[in-house]
Amino acid sequence: MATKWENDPAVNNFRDYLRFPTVHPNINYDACLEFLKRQAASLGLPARVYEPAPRKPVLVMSWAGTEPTLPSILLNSHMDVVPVFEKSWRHPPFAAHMDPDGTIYARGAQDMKCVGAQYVDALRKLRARGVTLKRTVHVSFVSDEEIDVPNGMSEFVKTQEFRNLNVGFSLDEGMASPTDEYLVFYGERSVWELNIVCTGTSGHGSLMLSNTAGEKVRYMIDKLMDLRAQEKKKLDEDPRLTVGDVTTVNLTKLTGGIQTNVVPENLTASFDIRLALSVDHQEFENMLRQWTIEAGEGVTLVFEEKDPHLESTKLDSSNPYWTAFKTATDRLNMNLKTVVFPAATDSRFLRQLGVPALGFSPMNHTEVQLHQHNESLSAETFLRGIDIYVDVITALANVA
Ligand SMILES: N[C@@H](Cc1ccccc1)C(=O)O
Ligand SMILES: CCCCCC(=O)O
Ligand SMILES: [Zn+2]
Ligand SMILES: [Zn+2]
Repeated sequence: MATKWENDPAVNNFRDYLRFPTVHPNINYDACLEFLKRQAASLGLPARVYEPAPRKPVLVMSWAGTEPTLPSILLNSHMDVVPVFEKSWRHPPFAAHMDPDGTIYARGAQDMKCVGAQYVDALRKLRARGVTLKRTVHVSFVSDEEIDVPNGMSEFVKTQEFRNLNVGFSLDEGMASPTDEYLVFYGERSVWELNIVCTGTSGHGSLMLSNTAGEKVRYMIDKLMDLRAQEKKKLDEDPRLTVGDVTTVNLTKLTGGIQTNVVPENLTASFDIRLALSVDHQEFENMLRQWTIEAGEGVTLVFEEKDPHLESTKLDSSNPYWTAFKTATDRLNMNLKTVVFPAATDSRFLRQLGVPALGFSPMNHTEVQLHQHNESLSAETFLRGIDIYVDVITALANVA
């Protein structure tokens, strides 16, 4: 039975976008990029595809402003989505099935193909009205956000092509909210993806050898997990705190060893550490290094990612983009909740350059389902989000 959204062009664009299986691992973005080029063409906008690193494409659609020398507005989203456990889905995760009540089921429905599609159809509405905007608006679609750096954005921000965009402010993903409030992320914790490599004496598993990798990795794991317990205690004991306010440590990989009766020459424990904004990075690193000395010789820290301390985006009158954003959402009677985001998004690469960035996905009264089975979004919420972006983008692009 057709729903009232069955023939809505914006909903159909969204569902078409969801059907491209840009799912890890080993994503081929080609067909998705062709779709986005067609979207740009339908807006009458130029689209350029950059490849800041092999197989890490970035597509940028650009709408020149009337004052093109002003710093531009970047509307970013990632094209990639996390893997699925197909058997646990009530509809195929890349079919973009829509229920009679308008619920659209697909991987990426919330994280974050909705946002990329909403940007496009917000611009479509603005251009159809003959609107002109002061500042140039770039709509970027990046790759591999969901996997460890290097990813599309981390490499793109290093290029001259990115610098040529002259970005003054950026919007990227936020998260759904089950309440009436819309979440707005103004900061993120620093990502430290850490491998602790412990080397030691190798030999027969029946002996009591000294200086083994096992004793050292145990020491390091104990120290990191004791730290985790302290931070968890802080969180559990203070109801005002959210997980984004403390430092989280998770043991995520244990690797090494070749055979159960052979004492290995190395063992590695990998940790996903997210440093709270209040942490002094030098002191934290000194503490880690002190622990490696206490654990014994041959213990090294190998960072897959080690973000610097990130300046949060100012939420006061010193930031005219925030004033514009808040004025637009106030006018729409939107109830905002500003938070430090517990996870990481590509906004971190803009903030590292000193570019103010907000994480915002216009989904309230929506259960948080990112990375979960049966990820979904209602057509009504999707369409409402387009109208929110129409006002927000206008306000941002007309900041004097
Ligand atoms: N969104 C991802 C980004 C990321 C991927 C891989 C490593 C670190 C960060 C996260 O917060 O986890
Ligand atoms: C909504 C943001 C989630 C964290 C970044 C990601 O998983 O893409
Ligand atoms: Zn994600
Ligand atoms: Zn995401």
